[in-house]
Amino acid sequence: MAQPLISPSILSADFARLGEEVRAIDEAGADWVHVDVMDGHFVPNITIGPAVVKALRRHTEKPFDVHLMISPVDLYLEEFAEAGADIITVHPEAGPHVHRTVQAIKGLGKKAGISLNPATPAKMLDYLIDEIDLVLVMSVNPGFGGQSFISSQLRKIEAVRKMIEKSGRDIHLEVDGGVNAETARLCVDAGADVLVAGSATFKGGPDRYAANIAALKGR
Ligand SMILES: O=C(CO)[C@@H](O)[C@H](O)COP(=O)(O)O
Ligand SMILES: [Fe+2]
Repeated sequence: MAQPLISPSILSADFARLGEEVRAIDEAGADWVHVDVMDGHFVPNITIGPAVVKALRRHTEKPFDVHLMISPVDLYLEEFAEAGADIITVHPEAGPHVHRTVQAIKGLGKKAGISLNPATPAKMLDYLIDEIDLVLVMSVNPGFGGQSFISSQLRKIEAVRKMIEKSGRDIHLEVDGGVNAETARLCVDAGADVLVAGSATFKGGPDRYAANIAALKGR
């Protein structure tokens, strides 16, 4: 299979040693660093904010792939951009004017992503595809790491891949939730080029990170 980029979700890292964990996944071959930001309102979990993103920035030069699961979201875009986010991904359900949110991210000089919940149709992208840099297909309901992959999302990955090809634009297709070596292959076959993996990257501790990332890449 084509080799996907791997974006480990630091939600599964040891939060007491986050800087070291980010350096470890960088050295183990991670392509991006996936940062899950949750507010206890848009999703039923609370994680980290821009101060932590800023503190982690000096630990790696790999792109920070920041997944915002917060509502309202527009108020916080600038802070995440200044903290060192490279890609900022939002959920259309997080605000009334998602097109404006995408414009705001682009205006901050960052790449803009749209995340589709399991029940959100690919059609949601119709009037956004010409503006965005990334589509994130959620293969679990957002809020927690360690959930099982929802296989109906493979059809959505295929549909989004077709939309991207039709657009003629350079857009990443990322999958997030329940990705392991087995589901990774299904996602790539369906058209994904970036895989988020929390549990599957961090399982077994630092000595395993390189092998875990290699397995996700299909090596
Ligand atoms: O955005 C989310 C969950 O809302 C994810 O990024 C998870 O953190 C992925 O964790 P695993 O399913 O890979 O353990
Ligand atoms: Fe995520």
